[in-house]
Amino acid sequence: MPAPKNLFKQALVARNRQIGLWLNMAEALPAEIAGQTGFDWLVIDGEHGPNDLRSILAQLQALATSPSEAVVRPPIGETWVIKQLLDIGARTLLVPMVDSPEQARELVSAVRYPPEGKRGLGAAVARASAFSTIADYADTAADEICLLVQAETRMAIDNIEAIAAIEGVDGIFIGPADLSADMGYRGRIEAPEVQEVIEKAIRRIVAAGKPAGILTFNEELNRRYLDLGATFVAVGADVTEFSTALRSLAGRYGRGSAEARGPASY
Ligand SMILES: O=C(O)C(=O)C[C@H](O)[C@@H](O)CO
Repeated sequence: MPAPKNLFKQALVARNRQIGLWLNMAEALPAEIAGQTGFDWLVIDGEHGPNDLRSILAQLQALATSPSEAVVRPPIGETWVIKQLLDIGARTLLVPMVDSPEQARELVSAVRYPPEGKRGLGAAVARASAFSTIADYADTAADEICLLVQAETRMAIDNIEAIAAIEGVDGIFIGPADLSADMGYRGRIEAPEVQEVIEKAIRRIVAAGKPAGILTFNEELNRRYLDLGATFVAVGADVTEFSTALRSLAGRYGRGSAEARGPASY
């Protein structure tokens, strides 16, 4: 029995638009709720959410029957971190701060078993193989692993074509918050200078033959990016939606701060 098909990866290959949501509550119950709301992909955020291996495992288990693809973002693209995440059953990874083709090549190696790569072999005892129920997991896993890398510095933007050319990189995600900060526009992703770089980057990723992705909390920008050819676009986060909804409800009864603030752009 082979590793289960990654329908999200197939959708990216087909350039079918995928709408996503960030999960930063680091709890199984909100993840399970989000998994029943219709998003195509859900990011279990190990970079900016208070997650650890066990909380990520709990959310993967909570999403096991959801039609949404669970995407795990490690805090950093280190081989040992990736090995542990893949073994607990993550199969779509969004790796932050990938600036060079060399880094991308190392990440491809980290998600593949030898001789193609250097992922440590522990499939026999791993949730990823359903604890050996998937007998040929080691031989079939790589085809169903989806490696997405984040371009979120000026250096990464300069290297887009070189990163896209690395076989095994399945998509390039632009991180507007970090990119704008690196450009000197911290907290101002809507600045024309930032938007010009983002729009050109989306076009370049698409022209290089790879799916482009992004996350903003701005619906107008997200629709613009989809029109430019972005394929995997995340449109919000559980924590900001929850916070905004509670502030709005309190405000309707004269409690809390009067203005109904939306989430910050970073
Ligand atoms: O740089 C970005 O933007 C991202 O990578 C997404 C952020 O990390 C996310 O937490 C929303 O601010």
